[in-house]
Amino acid sequence: MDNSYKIKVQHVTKEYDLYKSQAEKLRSFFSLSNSKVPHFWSLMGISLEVKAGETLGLIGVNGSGKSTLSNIISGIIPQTTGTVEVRGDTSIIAIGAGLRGNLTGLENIRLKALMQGLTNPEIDALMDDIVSFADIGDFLYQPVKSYSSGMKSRLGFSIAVHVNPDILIIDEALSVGDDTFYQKCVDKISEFKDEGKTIVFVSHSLKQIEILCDRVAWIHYGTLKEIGATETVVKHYREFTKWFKGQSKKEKKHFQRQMKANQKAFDIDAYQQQVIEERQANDPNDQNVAAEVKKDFYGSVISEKMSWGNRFLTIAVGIVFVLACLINVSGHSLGDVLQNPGNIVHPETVLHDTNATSGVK
Ligand SMILES: Nc1ncnc2c1ncn2[C@@H]1O[C@H](COP(=O)(O)OP(=O)(O)OP(=O)(O)O)[C@@H](O)[C@H]1O
Repeated sequence: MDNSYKIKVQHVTKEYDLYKSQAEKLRSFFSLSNSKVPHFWSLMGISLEVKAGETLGLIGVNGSGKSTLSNIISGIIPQTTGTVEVRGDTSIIAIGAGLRGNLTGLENIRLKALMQGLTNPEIDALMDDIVSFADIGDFLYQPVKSYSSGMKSRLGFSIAVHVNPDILIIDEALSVGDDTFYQKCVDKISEFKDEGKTIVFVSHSLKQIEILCDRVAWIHYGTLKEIGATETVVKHYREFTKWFKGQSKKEKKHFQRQMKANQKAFDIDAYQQQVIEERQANDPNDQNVAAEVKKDFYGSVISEKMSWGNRFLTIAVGIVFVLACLINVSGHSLGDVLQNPGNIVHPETVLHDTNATSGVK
């Protein structure tokens, strides 16, 4: 087994249905076709590896798919196709993930640490360090929903680095703090690096990327544009942003519209076919390529969309439930309703024997 990587992402895509409203989502559930709902492919086939002990930076313009990818790696959201392999006895902590708004900072520390597998005595031993690193004062006793984004980031970062994960996913956590906190975080990340931990670091700050990352992946409107040495990829990305800034307002808009249009028009079947052809070209003797690629695409994915069978079953159960309620309310027996379905909307009339109730003979 190849032990050189800690994270391996293969053919990962992410599709979103762009419903205009909840009502449209509901309508599409009951309709036989959802082809009218526009789709958007946030990721269009990403394959990359993060080696054990390396810090991989993710860069790219706004909306390019960095957070989508880091959330998929963290297991926060599922991919639409592809495999995500996280190697070994590994725990991942994503800074922004898992803070519950209704719980206080203190409660969140305990919850996140418990979820990370720590025992209560272990958490008690760490509590002072986590609290002192986060440095958010009395806000610790307030619900997290009252925190500023900087405070959330401080708390999330502090918990993440103290529960000792093998892999740390840091998504834009350093962009919201002040300089002192930023330096504390950089020192902590450097400590992690020295301990040989694996880090995925998402940032718009090329300076931070240059300081912290061994390699960089440039995500560009849902595709992996380039991956390699930090210096090289950052240089190319700087050239791109310089070129983009040099465009007129109209040209910029046109470029962005074109990129988004590509993401809407992405054809997953064509992409799958392309992967099959590439593999066949590499290994012409392999007769099972199509089945292998299908397994790689869909084998480890739980579909977020309901199959027609399940949809039919859900609707049928719903109808049976409503009928059962109506029969119950109508007072008729099931046999009566089956013989005369109209009874269901005509409640049974109960005739009272007035003589019996009044006791008159
Ligand atoms: N739940 C969702 N429904 C529909 N589209 C979504 C959803 N989440 C993300 N997207 C879209 O996916 C694309 C990628 O978003 P993502 O947040 O991953 O980008 P990013 O590179 O992290 O951006 P930024 O640098 O601004 O944080 C964007 O176009 C975004 O609008």
